[in-house]
Amino acid sequence: MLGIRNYLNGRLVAPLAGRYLDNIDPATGQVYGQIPDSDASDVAAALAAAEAALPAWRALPAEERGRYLVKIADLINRDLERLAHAESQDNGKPLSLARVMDIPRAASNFAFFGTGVPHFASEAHLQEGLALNYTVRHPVGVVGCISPWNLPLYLFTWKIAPALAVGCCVVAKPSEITPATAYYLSELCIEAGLPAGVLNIIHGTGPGAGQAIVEHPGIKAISFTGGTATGQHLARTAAPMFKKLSLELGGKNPNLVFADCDLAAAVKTSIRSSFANQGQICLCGSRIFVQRPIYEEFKAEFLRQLAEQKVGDPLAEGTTQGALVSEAHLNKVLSYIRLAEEEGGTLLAGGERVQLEGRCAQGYFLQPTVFEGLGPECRVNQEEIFGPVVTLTPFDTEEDALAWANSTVYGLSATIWTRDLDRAHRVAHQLHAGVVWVNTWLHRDLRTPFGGMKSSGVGREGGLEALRFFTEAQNVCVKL
Ligand SMILES: NC(=O)C1=CN([C@@H]2O[C@H](COP(=O)(O)OP(=O)(O)OC[C@H]3O[C@@H](n4cnc5c(N)ncnc54)[C@H](O)[C@@H]3O)[C@@H](O)[C@H]2O)C=CC1
Ligand SMILES: O=C(O)/C=C/C=C(\O)C(=O)O
Repeated sequence: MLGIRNYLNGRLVAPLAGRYLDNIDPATGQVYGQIPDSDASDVAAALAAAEAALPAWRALPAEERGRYLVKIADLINRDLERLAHAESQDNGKPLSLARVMDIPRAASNFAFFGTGVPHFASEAHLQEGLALNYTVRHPVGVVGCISPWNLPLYLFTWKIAPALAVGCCVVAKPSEITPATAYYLSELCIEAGLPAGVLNIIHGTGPGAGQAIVEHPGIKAISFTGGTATGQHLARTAAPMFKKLSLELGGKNPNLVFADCDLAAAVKTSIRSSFANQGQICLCGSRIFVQRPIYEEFKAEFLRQLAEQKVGDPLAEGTTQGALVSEAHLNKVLSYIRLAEEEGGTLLAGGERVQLEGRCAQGYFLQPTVFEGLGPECRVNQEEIFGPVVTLTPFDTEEDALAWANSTVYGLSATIWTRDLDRAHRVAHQLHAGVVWVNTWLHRDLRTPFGGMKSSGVGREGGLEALRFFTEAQNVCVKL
């Protein structure tokens, strides 16, 4: 049994109240570990440790803080295989995906901000003969980082790394559904010699440990990724305390396929953007709009390639679709499949839970699912399902495609498939989406601003945006 402990003031410790939660392997449905069910007392202890560590950490030269981060990145890379295995077991994702995506990206997050922070320069504004203004960016203090279960170490480190880089100390909480790699990260931070209290990782539920982080007046900023409803709740709690908030929330992303596109590339990537990580990435393109002249051809090839997807044991070679993260989530996704049928959709593929044999007989597996015949306004095309379920819809004009693409409350990402560069720019600029990909998907450059419009979030992460978020800008005006 994996016995997870909190990382508090540089040590691995039991939760103060001694309460634990079960950790379940979604591929087997079996409990395989225990995680601390921490509460406000653990958060208060973490806050005290972080506040004590803050003066020395923020006083270090950026290069020195960066060296700690690069060391942690090296250790993640060293342990790639162990971490990938842990991520796959905790989340249900294919081991092959965790190996090439989750864990390498977690290492890149630390390396990127560790090597980047020395280049984070202040601005100066000279008013000739009158005054020199310069900007100092102070770390905001102790911050909270709260992350979800879909890309556990990838998103946890995406928040922690920039916060540490600029000199903040951190109280962080990974999802209680996928805590394992965050626990291994605490071991690596100890091995890297990260000073005690600089990073504290408190495990527990959202309403328990998570809420305590958000409510604590000592936490000056919160970076959160998760569901939109949770984000709204966080904002309501934190706003009266004027905390800085960065919220990366849900998506219902359109995938616009124009008739002049490279069809082979569009289909191949659309399979990935629909079903990667069992569709449990906020950037997945769950609404596929295809221009009518190529609709039937796209559909036939999409369904042919879909049939090659292999739902199976996440640890097995050749598996492309692992388990959904939990039984509750599987049931939520299944309820949307039933809803799609009630709303009059035609099931083109999938739609059923998959019963595997052997060690995965009790796992939470689902066939990748495709519907057509659902209007853009129906609930299945409006609400975030966050699973391997997509709809196909034909369109005639660019105007229709844009109107339907923009018709949800979300505005996270969008993908455009076209060979017409004018159209690509024109459509991209009219999409209500924080990230637009043209002829590609999930192509990431960590320097770019990342985040959503409308109900998909507040603020941007990535590059300088993240470094700015975790700092307080101060203007100093010197009379000349
Ligand atoms: N946009 C995204 O990346 C994600 C979206 N979701 C969506 O949200 C739905 C619900 O999934 P959940 O696992 O329940 O996500 P969630 O939004 O509840 O969980 C995300 C994180 O927030 C924490 N949390 C929950 N309540 C909190 C509170 N009151 N205060 C502080 N922290 C809190 C959780 O413990 C977890 O660490 C999913 O079905 C999916 O549609 C879920 C995960 C990621
Ligand atoms: O930063 C990225 O590359 C991906 C981010 C993905 C999410 O925020 C998500 O799926 O929740």
